[in-house]
Amino acid sequence: MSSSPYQPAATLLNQLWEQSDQPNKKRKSLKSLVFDDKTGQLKCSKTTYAQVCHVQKHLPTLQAVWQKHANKNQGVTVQNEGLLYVLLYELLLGPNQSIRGGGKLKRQLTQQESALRHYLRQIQASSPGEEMITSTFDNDTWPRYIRVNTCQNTTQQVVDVLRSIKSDSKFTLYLDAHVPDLLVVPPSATALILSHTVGDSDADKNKKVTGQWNPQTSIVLQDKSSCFPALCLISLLSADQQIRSQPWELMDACAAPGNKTTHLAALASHSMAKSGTQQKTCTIHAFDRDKQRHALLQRRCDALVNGDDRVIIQTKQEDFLTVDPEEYPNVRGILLDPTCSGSGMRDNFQGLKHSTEKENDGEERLEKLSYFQYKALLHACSFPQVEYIVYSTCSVNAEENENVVHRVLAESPSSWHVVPPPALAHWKRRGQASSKDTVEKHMIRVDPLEDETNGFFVCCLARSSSHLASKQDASLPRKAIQKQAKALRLPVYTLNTFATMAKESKNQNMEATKKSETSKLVHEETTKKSMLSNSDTTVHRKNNGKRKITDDAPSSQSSKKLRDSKTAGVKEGTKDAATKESDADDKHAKKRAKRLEWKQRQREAKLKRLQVKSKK
Ligand SMILES: C[S@@+](CC[C@H](N)C(=O)[O-])C[C@H]1O[C@@H](n2cnc3c(N)ncnc32)[C@H](O)[C@@H]1O
Repeated sequence: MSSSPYQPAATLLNQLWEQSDQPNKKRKSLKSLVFDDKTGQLKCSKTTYAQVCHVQKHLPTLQAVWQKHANKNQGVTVQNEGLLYVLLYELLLGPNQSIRGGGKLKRQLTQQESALRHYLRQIQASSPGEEMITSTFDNDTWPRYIRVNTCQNTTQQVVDVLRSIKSDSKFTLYLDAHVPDLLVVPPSATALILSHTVGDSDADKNKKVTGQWNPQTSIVLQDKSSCFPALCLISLLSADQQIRSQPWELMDACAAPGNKTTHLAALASHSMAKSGTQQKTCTIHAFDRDKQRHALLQRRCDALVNGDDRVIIQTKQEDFLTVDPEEYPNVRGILLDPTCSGSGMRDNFQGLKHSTEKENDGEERLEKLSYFQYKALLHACSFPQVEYIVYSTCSVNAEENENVVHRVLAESPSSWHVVPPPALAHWKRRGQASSKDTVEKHMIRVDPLEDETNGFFVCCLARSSSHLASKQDASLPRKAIQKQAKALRLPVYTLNTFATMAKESKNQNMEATKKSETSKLVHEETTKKSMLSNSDTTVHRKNNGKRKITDDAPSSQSSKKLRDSKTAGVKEGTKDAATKESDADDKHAKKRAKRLEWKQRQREAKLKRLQVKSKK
């Protein structure tokens, strides 16, 4: 067993990767490997977790570097792949660009450091203007979204904590342009935030940070589009004058693991608080038919919402299709986020785009899924007092989205309508339709390639559309976000900010590398030039003031020897430089060698001419 300080991270990575060799086993995510299921606490050290996250993030680049190295060094094998990539990361990309501790692998890598760095530069230069190769498409520059759990703390308190982490590690913090209380950070910041405890950062030590910060309950790492359904449902209920003033009873039909249930709770609680009525509460019935997922839902609701007495969540392990609507006569709003193909999720989306096999395989599954979705939506429409239903999927297939809604509208006994969600009046991308003036203009679509969040679909249905203005004012939700941003002193995130920042910093790095390489070259040449001219010829100024040039190696034989050795020296020197750069075919080094040889010949020719002249 290796005693490397990087071994815990290596073991975790090996565990994670070994799962791909066991396709029949249920795969565990990194989070489920490092966080305790029950307590939600980190099972390894923060440093180990951060190391694993960094390696995962840069894995494709590190793999490309190692591949190049392996191609040059046939037969090089490494047993402990996890350790290899942790050490490679630390050496080439880590904050100190060095490996701590000892060990055989460390020695091997540090001996090859210049060659490995050369491969890294080649890989980075092969995609100018683009981020380094990343594990998913543009994954490296996609923003990460942090939803403040307003049941436990205010957004200001969380922003204060994140600011204190930020002042140590210099990442930028934004407010999302569409979802209130949703913060946006660069991808590199999430591991840092999740592992932060108050008192960790220098800023914490100097300034008292308010609030009960606990990364497991103060925030939820929830993708932006997945925040849309709860936001839409609450905005519809709040905009309805009849419902607004009453206690709310809501339902989350397919709730586990509970991201949308807990978001619904946070928004409902906020709305209750705003209404000013002390007695007003919100009850949420949350169902999931899967036993394990239901247990997780229960745990998360306990951890995230308990303590907020404006909301009560009642979870049940039950099949929503068998829930009797008559048993829930007071439910006014339903959030339905059923199982779907997940084709909008960034990884799946990329996979589907490149695999016709998967598409064919998926046809039958898609049919089954859309039938279940249709059944579930139709069932939701049958609850007697329900006024609003928000239907959502993280799929980009019309079969699971617009088509399901149309099928239900055609068969639903009451007069259900598609209505626009007030909270997303400023969201541009709408449902897919053949003509502009159809109900699809009220449906929300999210494009995973364009919107920097997972592909998604949301459709809001209302039993009666009479009290809803068909044309909504997009400036209202926009103004609300601007107001919150101003109060928190945060900029509002605009699309592609991180991608642009990454491009700029990469271009700057490339520029700096180019400059330093050019100055290194100039320095090498100047040194060689002066060495050569010092040993070849000496220029004397005699007392009589006449300029006389003498050869310090007069015999033609020894002169030839010297010349040979000098040429060899030049070649040797050039070869040294090339080895320094790498063992690879370094074009620049070859050019430089040729140039130096040519200069050497010119110098010798000149010397001969001068000797002849001086003899005369
Ligand atoms: C897309 S996930 C829901 C994600 C959840 N809304 C969230 O934001 O965390 C779909 C869930 O529906 C559950 N489910 C599937 N069929 C169901 C049914 N007939 N009744 C209740 N739950 C069901 C699955 O177990 C799964 O947990």
